[in-house]
Parts: sequence; structure tokens; C-alpha cells
Amino acid sequence: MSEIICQTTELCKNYKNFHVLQNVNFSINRGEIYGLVGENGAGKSTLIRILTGLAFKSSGIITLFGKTDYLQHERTKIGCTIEMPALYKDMTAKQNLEIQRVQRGIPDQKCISKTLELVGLNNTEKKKVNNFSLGMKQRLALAVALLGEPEFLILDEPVNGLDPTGIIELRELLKKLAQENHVTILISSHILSELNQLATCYGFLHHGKLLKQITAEELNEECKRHIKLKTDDTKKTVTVLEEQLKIKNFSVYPDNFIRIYEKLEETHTISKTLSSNGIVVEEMSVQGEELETYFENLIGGRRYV
Ligand SMILES: Nc1ncnc2c1ncn2[C@@H]1O[C@H](COP(=O)(O)OP(=O)(O)OP(=O)(O)O)[C@@H](O)[C@H]1O
Repeated sequence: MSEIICQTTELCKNYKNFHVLQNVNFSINRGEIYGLVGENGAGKSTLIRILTGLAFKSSGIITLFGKTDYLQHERTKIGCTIEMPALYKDMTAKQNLEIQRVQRGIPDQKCISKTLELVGLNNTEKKKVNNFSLGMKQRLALAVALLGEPEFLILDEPVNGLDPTGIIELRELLKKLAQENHVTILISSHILSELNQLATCYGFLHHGKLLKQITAEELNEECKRHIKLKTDDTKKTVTVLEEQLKIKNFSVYPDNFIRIYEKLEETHTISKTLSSNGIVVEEMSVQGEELETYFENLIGGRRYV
């Protein structure tokens, strides 16, 4: 069974009468890249701040590496970038990391060049952070988070300010960290498509509530264009689909909905054939959407970017 690295149970956070997080239940397994998606103000940063100990919960349970109380030690295994870390602007990337290394008591000096190389900042040499682009500052922030070789990496909106190449590079780096170094990653974003091809699991946060937790596979399946079909006789429908309509690529869901992934233009023929076999078609529509539309629909059709 996979090991749960981070879990919240009925987690709530209130600021006076304002409920920023409401009964949030979510869990992240080791090696997973968890995409936390939510529009501005959804509560992503608050959730991350609570996990990392920068803010207090109002109620609920936080479990880190299997422990629920006195999480100071567990939090030493976490590396995080929350907003921009305090970087010394008149110093180089290397000098900044050296300060962080000493402050955190990391003995191995070699970790600095290793980390700079990992985030692609090894060629910045004498350049001061003052003269860094936003993307370079983001990478340095990531380097700071990676310095202690954390088991759990938490990144709050790390793609902000990165150009498309920077986003792809970051995506590859995070994949490598998860796959080769078995680092578990929680990454927040208000743009779902930025997490696409990276996250292995998604949590959708809206107005402080976790609306849904879904694996990448399930999400892709839901977004794939398909015919959604419900009839009064699922078993007989399956037989007609296979034997008469020669449809192979379909799935039957527990609520008796059938999803057909082929012959999307032939809904008329499908419904006629089913009717001629005495099957009543209760619902039939072509579905499937862009990731952004998926999230929009999930939160009630409102544009959020
Ligand atoms: N210290 C605070 N006091 C009162 N309200 C706060 C405080 N911190 C956050 N909030 C409110 O909590 C809500 C969630 O904020 P949070 O920063 O967690 O959202 P977010 O999803 O990270 O948004 P963004 O993508 O804009 O960073 C917002 O309405 C915010 O104004």
C-alpha cells in the first residue's frame, strides 16, 4: 500500500467570521505530484501555510509522515516556496544559498553547486539577484527549497513569472525529482492547464472547500470527448453496442452511465439501433472538455482567471 505523506481531516481555518478553509479532507501519497487548483482567494496559500507551520489551523487534523502531533520534526523534511523567499538582492545565487545552508546547519558545501545545477542557475556566476529575471528568482526560490534534500516539496504558484520554456523546464525538473528522487510534491496553481502533464493527482479548492480530488488518469478520462449514454437496460445496451454497432471503446460506470469513446458523430445511428432493440435511451449527449472548462463547470460555470 502506498504511504501517505500528508493528510488533512476536516481542516478548518477561520479569520473571525470568515471561513477560509472549510472541512478540507485530502491526502497525498509518497512520490505523487499533487496539483492543488483554485482561483485567486480559494484558500491555497492558507492551506499551504498551515501545512508548513506558518499559520495555525482553527480545527481539524493534519498528518505529516504518519504523525499528527508535534510536527516540528516532520516539517524539517519539507522544502517549500511560499511567495518569494527573502533573497539578498545584492548577492549572487551561490552566496544566497550559502547563507541558507549555514542558517539551516547543512554541513555539505557541495550541495550548493549540485542544487544550482539542478535548477539551471549554475552559469549565473557573479550576477546579483537584483539583476535576475522573475523566472530566475523563481528558480532560486526553488533551489532554496531543495537545499536540504526534502522528502516533501511544497510549491505555491511556482510557475508565476515563468515563460513557456521555463514552465516546461520546471515541469521536467519536478517530474525528475518525483520519479528519480521519490520526492513528494504539492504544487498550487490557479491555472489548471499549467499542471497538466505534471500532476498525478488533483485537488480542486473553491471558496475554501475541496470540491473534488481526482487522479490525472481520471481527469483525462473525464475530459476526453465521449458520448455519455444512459438507458433503461445497461446490460442489453452493452450487448447491442458490441454485437450490432461493433463499438469496442467504451466504459460502464457504477451509476450505469456508459461512456463511448468512438463514433462520436454517430449518435443518431446509436440511438436508433438501441430503440429498435426495445431499449429506452434516457440520456445521450456528447461530452468532453478542455481542462479549464472542466474546472469552470466544477465550480459552477464561472470564469475564474
Ligand atoms: N491573515 C488574514 N486575515 C484575513 N483574511 C485572510 C488572511 N489571509 C488570507 N485571508 C483571506 O483568505 C482567503 C484565501 O486566501 P489565500 O491567500 O489562501 O488564497 P489563494 O487561493 O492562495 O489565492 P491566490 O491565488 O490569490 O494567492 C482570501 O479571501 C484572503 O483574503
